[in-house]
Amino acid sequence: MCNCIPCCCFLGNPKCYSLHLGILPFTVLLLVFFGYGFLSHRSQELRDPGAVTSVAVGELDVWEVVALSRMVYAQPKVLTPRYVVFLKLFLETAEQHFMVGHKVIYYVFTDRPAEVPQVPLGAGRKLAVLTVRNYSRWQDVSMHRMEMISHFSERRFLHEVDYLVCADVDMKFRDHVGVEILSALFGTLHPGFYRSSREAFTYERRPKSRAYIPRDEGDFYYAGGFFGGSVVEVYHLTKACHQAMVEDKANGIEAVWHDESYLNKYLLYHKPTKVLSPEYVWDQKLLGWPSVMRKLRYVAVPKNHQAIRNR
Ligand SMILES: CC(=O)N[C@H]1[C@@H](OP(=O)(O)OP(=O)(O)OC[C@H]2O[C@@H](n3ccc(=O)[nH]c3=O)[C@H](O)[C@@H]2O)O[C@H](CO)[C@H](O)[C@@H]1O
Ligand SMILES: [Mn+2]
Repeated sequence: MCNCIPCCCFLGNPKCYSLHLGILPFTVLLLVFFGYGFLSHRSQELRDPGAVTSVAVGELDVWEVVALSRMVYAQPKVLTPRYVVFLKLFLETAEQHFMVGHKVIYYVFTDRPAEVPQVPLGAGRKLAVLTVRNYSRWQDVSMHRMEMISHFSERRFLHEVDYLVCADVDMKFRDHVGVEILSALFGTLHPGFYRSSREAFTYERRPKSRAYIPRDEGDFYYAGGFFGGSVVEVYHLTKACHQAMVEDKANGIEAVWHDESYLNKYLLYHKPTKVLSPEYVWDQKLLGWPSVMRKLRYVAVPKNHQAIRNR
């Protein structure tokens, strides 16, 4: 599998107004819903690897759905989703809504640099393509974003920008996302769980995993697809998450929601200084537009799995 493009937005602080956005190899998954309705859908969209396009999920409880999801994952991956197709819209809409008026660098992580589209950028904004290796499993692509971000933070981002905003690439901006999100360390409420009790959060529940969170702990369920903060804070976060993944792998376990599970574990014990509402990670196709949401700012782009895979 190749052709990944998770995005990270790396943003400069209000002082120097430089902002950056990067994209990792492969994207992160992002789906959001309520109760098991959300999970059911999530299991369908799940990891579009391969030939599976939909799975009928009836009246199952959360854990049954998770189990089903794993069965879906286990099916042969015949085709390869090519997340680079999401990049153009991501960049175009970021130019319209993301940190407008500020300096921004879009860091795009990809194994296919030649396919990065030419998108006109405003004054003070630029794109940097960072070529990275690919992984055959989509889960590895998503998870290794943590490693890539920590790696480049240490060698490059720390010297170039003040803030990093890390984002999935299969999304678009549809309303204002500006400096109001900036803080030393911020996370975003996952749209599928912002009204759920902590017991219902899909944290990793197996004690053997480094992402384990007991049922009587937890503040929020954070989305894997939009987090950030100062470069040094994001460096610590991504490095810790990557190390936890490496340890889990050595112990033969992988957290249930991959990088998102490790992110949630980290943010439980390293409290974010700002928590964004689900306006900053939404999926209108799945969740509609509840009146409590004033604006939908950063939203999922419906995936045509078949088209992506056959490209
Ligand atoms: C919005 C949101 O909270 N999304 C999270 C959710 O994923 P999603 O279901 O949104 O997963 P996804 O398919 O978007 O994959 C995650 C990201 O990895 C990259 N990618 C992935 C596969 C691939 O073949 N090529 C590629 O480039 C790409 O940037 C993509 O956006 O759960 C994932 C872990 O399970 C990650 O935590 C995602 O951040
Ligand atoms: Mn996604």
